[in-house]
Amino acid sequence: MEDGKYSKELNVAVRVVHMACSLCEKVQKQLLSTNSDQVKSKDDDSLVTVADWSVQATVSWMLKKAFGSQNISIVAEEDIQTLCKSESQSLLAMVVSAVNISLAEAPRFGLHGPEKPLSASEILEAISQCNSRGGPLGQHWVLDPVDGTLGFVRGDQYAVALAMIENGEVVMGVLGCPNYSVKDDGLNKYTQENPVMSKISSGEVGCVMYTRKGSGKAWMQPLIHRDETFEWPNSAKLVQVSSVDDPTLATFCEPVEKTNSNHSFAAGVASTVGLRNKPLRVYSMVKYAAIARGEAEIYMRFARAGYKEKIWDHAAGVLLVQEAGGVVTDAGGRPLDFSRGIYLEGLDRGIIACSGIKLHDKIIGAVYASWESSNLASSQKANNSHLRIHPSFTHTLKKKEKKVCAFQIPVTKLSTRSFRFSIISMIEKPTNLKTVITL
Ligand SMILES: Nc1ncnc2c1ncn2[C@@H]1O[C@H](COP(=O)(O)OS(=O)(=O)O)[C@@H](OP(=O)(O)O)[C@H]1O
Ligand SMILES: [Mg+2]
Repeated sequence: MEDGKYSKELNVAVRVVHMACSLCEKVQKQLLSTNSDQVKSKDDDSLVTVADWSVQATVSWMLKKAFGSQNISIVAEEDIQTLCKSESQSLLAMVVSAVNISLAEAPRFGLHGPEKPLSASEILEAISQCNSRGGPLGQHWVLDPVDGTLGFVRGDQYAVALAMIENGEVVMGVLGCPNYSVKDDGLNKYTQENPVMSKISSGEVGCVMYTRKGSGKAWMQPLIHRDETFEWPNSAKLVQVSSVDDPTLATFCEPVEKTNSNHSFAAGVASTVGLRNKPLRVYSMVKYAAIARGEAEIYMRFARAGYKEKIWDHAAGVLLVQEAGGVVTDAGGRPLDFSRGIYLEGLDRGIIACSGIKLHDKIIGAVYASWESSNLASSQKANNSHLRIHPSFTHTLKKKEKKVCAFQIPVTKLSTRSFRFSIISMIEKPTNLKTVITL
């Protein structure tokens, strides 16, 4: 894994994510034991903690140290707005302390930290330097310092996610999962009765997973603890997606919060496909990790209408699943587009990650079959006035009639309701080609 393109970047990124996980573990422990003032609401009411800013500052500083501050572009979730408010002085002091403790540990991870502790303004600068907007050209690091902040503050699953996008494609992904044990069945705390993972007992070792595009390999290392020193390859093991393709045996994951994904729509899709197991509700990108490690087969995510998924919430996890043998697309069956700035622009309805193509086809088919009758469809129509055509139908069109390659028909072009329904039924039974063409 160390040979070839991006080998230095990957090596540094893995070590930096290990450092960040160590930082997070300390902050989470403190947070849970003292209930201190380490959590804040951002202006959009989402949560942010000392760990989010501290990890962002640490990763930013370490990447700039390793690769030079001139040509490095980092897209990351946090800014310094809340941290700079006059009432945030004690918060800033906590961040400064956490960052300097973490940077002082760099040699334990085989990296070089600063010669002396960083000042508050240097730390604020490191955070705010991660203000790139990404885009279709060049290399961009993409960081979610603490993904699943809710899981983090609840003592549950969370992830540190670092990826690299080059010319619009994710080429490298590193995912630290401090509460996801390297042991097989690392999510075994879940039960059918209690789908949300209970607090992880101390002493369990989390993992860092990593991959490089085109390698066909995804790796997992245990976190190191206390005074241990990180030695590459740090007991790295290959991981692979599950070989289960029978829906009755498959397990699907989804976000814990209904506000982040429509549970009832996913339940409808699950039932159409014949999934029997209850959903595994897991905070953060650990859901992608579970698919890549073969501990679940399907991840479905259907955000509410109008919500735009951010690249840092998916880049590292998507590549891990793909390189471990799985398939990830939007709910229309198309690849996710990481080339258009901080959002996954053009995302069709949701995100589907599967261990294999058979399950993926079934899920996508069930999404199409269930969509028009769901609440999600009516609420999203206001935002996206396009009828969608099932990919297999598009394929049929292309094969039988080379001149026709329409993927979507604008609703505005359809004069009556009956027209709409006639197209939908064609989508499900793509046999009568002529009728569609003459529409
Ligand atoms: N409305 C809405 N819909 C969909 N997604 C949203 C929404 N609001 C926020 N977010 C983003 O979701 C990230 C957390 O996703 P999870 O899969 O961890 O969700 S959950 O906590 O398990 O419910 C979360 O990431 P973090 O902020 O890093 O925790 C957000 O980026
Ligand atoms: Mg996130």
